[in-house]
Amino acid sequence: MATRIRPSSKRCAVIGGSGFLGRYLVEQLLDRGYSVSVFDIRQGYELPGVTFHLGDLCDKQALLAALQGVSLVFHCASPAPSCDDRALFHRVNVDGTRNVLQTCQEAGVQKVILTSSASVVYEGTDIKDGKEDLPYAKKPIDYYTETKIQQEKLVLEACDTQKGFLTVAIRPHGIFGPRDPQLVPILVDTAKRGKMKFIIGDGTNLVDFTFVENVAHGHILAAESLRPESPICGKAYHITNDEPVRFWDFMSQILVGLDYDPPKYRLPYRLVHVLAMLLWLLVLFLRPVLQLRPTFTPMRVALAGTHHYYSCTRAKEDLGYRPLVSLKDAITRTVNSYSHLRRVA
Ligand SMILES: NC(=O)C1=CN([C@@H]2O[C@H](COP(=O)(O)OP(=O)(O)OC[C@H]3O[C@@H](n4cnc5c(N)ncnc54)[C@H](OP(=O)(O)O)[C@@H]3O)[C@@H](O)[C@H]2O)C=CC1
Ligand SMILES: CC(C)CCC[C@@H](C)[C@H]1CC[C@H]2C3=C(CC[C@]12C)[C@@]1(C)CCC(=O)C[C@@H]1CC3
Repeated sequence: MATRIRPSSKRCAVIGGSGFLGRYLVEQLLDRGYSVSVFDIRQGYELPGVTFHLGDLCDKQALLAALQGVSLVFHCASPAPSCDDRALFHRVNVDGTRNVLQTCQEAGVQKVILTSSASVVYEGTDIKDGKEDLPYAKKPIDYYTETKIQQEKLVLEACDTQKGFLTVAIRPHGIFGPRDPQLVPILVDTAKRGKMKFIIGDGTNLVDFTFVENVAHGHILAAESLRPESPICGKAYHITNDEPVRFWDFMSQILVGLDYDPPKYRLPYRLVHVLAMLLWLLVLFLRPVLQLRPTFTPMRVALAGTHHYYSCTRAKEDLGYRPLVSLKDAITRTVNSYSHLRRVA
């Protein structure tokens, strides 16, 4: 019979710890004196004090081995939102998360912190100062969001204070910062191809973009506040920069910071959305013979042309959360870190 190592409160595991957010989480946890195991399908970096366990989170035996002696688990693994593979999203985000929960219980883990997403309530229409009690989206904008909803429900429903198995979900929005493989690289690539000339809509829609260090900080506060008697058990928390910004101002600041021209011509939101839908139908129709990846997907157009910002009052009150880095400083640090993507004259 296998012996179980007794969990220690300062020993934690980060599932998805090789990724963008995961690595910041690992770095902050080390700074706070935790010993950290990373479980991921790839090893993204090397860091003294971090043990890597490579495997798929759907694989129970691989995960069980990585969770020995661990009392606290952060689950921030997911296929990339842009991958558009329904079966993969379902396998990893839904079935895989069910496996994570069962394996954590078997391994004696006491706390699970899920990285969910504020998008679980977003249906492609305006959300202004959205609170956590908004209903889940009935028509999620993509497979990614559909499975993030199911994932969050599984994790929050698994919370059982009687059994000492405690869960909480963090819902960040629009994470950005140095080393992000998504937002800035996609933006710069779009600009290089001459496609960042247009503002979709009237340019006044407000959106949350959240600096990655603030998101990691929110996760750690949640982990440290999670106790059987605490009000946070089984709840979801928005973590944002608490400074909603005009979507197109944010994009322009990044572009100008990297010496690209900001978008200046306006296009009506409805028109662009309909065109993006038609293009998407064409992509689906041609998929058996041709793999096309349009830049302006209906999902991106909706995110670029509607308000979507969220209240983080609950996190402030229950977790004592305050953003560590202001939006202004976050943008400066991000732009400076992408000097390799700067426009060459
Ligand atoms: N980025 C954003 O703006 C937002 C992100 N989120 C959530 O934050 C979390 C982290 O996102 P982010 O850091 O941007 O994503 P990343 O893709 O950078 O990190 C996710 C990590 O998980 C790994 N992974 C994927 N599938 C598996 C699997 N089956 N088993 C083990 N590891 C796996 C990935 O490997 P590989 O790279 O090889 O796929 C990657 O290393 C996600 O849950 C995402 O849904 C929420 C709101 C906004
Ligand atoms: C081509 C341009 C119109 C837009 C380029 C920037 C976009 C790549 C990003 C703007 C908002 C971002 C965002 C996400 C991914 C990157 C953007 C679409 C998420 C979908 C990532 C996963 C989430 O959970 C929600 C995010 C919302 C905002």
